[in-house]
Amino acid sequence: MQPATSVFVGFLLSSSARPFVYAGGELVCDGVSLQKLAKKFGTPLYVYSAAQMVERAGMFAREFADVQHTVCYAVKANSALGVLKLLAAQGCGFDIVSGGELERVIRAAGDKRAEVCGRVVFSGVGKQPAEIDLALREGILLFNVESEGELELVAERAAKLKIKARIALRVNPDVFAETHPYISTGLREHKFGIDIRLARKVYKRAAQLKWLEPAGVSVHIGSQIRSVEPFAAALSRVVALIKQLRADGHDIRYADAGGGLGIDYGAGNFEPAKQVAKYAKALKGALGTMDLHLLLEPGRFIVAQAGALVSQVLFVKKNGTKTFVIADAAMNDLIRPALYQAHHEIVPLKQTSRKLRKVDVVGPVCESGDFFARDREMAPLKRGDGIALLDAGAYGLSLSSNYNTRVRPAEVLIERGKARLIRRRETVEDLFGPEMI
Ligand SMILES: Cc1ncc(COP(=O)(O)O)c(C=O)c1O
Ligand SMILES: N[C@@H](CCCC[NH3+])C(=O)O
Repeated sequence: MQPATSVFVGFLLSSSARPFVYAGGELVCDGVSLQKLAKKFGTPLYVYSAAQMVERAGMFAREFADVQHTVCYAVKANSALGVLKLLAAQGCGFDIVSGGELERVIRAAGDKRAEVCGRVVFSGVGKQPAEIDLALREGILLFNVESEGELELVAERAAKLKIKARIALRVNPDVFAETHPYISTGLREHKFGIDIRLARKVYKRAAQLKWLEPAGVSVHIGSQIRSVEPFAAALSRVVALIKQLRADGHDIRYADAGGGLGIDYGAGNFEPAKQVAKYAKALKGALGTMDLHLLLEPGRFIVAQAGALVSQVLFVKKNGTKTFVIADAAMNDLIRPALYQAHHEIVPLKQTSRKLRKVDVVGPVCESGDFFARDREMAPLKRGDGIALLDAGAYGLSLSSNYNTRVRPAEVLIERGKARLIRRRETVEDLFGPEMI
């Protein structure tokens, strides 16, 4: 068996996809020791590389530079204000799915509120009047309308406020894309979007509603999709529909291709820049010569690999033939393994050359589903050792909970070699805030 050192170093350094590498035997993020951060801020702790997020957003900007486009980062992937602020400064717009997410964008935008909100698209199947009103008042770019009922509601709110609503219908293209069934959205059996075969009829209705301005068509087929062909297939259907809609007299200027581009959570040699180049080529092929403003809604691809969840080993115990490493992080902090059986690489904060052993890495929550890894070969760990769960920058804290009345971790952003606390650890007092006896 290869010594652990070369396994870990080999894997971390062979992949240019992660900002976490060993230097002088310690795991660092952009030059900052994770062990030191763990000491200073406590664990569990989310650590993000600002440089990598900026680099990833830049890949989209570069590859789509020859077409009119806006990158509307999907806020749900990582909604930390510090992250939104960083991406707003890169010129990103935002894809939101709730009034709460819009409030976050507003806070992050500061004095650029009008400009940034003008780059917001609002997706989601269950928009409510107050959320629609807020979005209308902030002058967002597009409502991605997901049902006929919602179309009528947006028209009603727009008429009431006397603010015109630019809309796109989110169509369901009935395109299959290989991913976990919970995060696949582009088939007719899913709750998302309006059947593409009914779209012309719904646009006709939209055009009759005085306070609506049908301006785009949107699509989103799912998340963590590794091959680019399904994105091209879906966008081709959207483009074909736009041709028909234009012939019907609608002034459609925006094609929203959604998000969903996947990353490699494994130890493979993943080249993100090449992947975005492939994706751009496929989407531009589908657009053809159409004069359209392309909207993109990447979430995970921009933030996932920039983040790690740092944790500390509380105990190592044996039950029968199994060895359990009990970490201080749990499924409430990072639910992806429990919810989607998702794989996250786990590495020690201190490099070691000790022999690998098979263990389960679990958290303290009272559910057998509270695991991060099962039967994983890892260098031996003991109480007090630090570990990092990699690729945790997307759908980590944003999908966390207070289950078992556990407080959520702090978040730290590394910028130009300096660590900045962008969210403090919750206290139990924070959790009692809304509760009444
Ligand atoms: C409408 C919409 N846009 C964008 C995204 C972002 O997806 P991802 O993080 O996979 O890029 C999602 C989530 O799947 C979504 O539902
Ligand atoms: N939460 C999912 C992605 C969901 C995308 C939501 N539109 C994940 O962690 O992979």
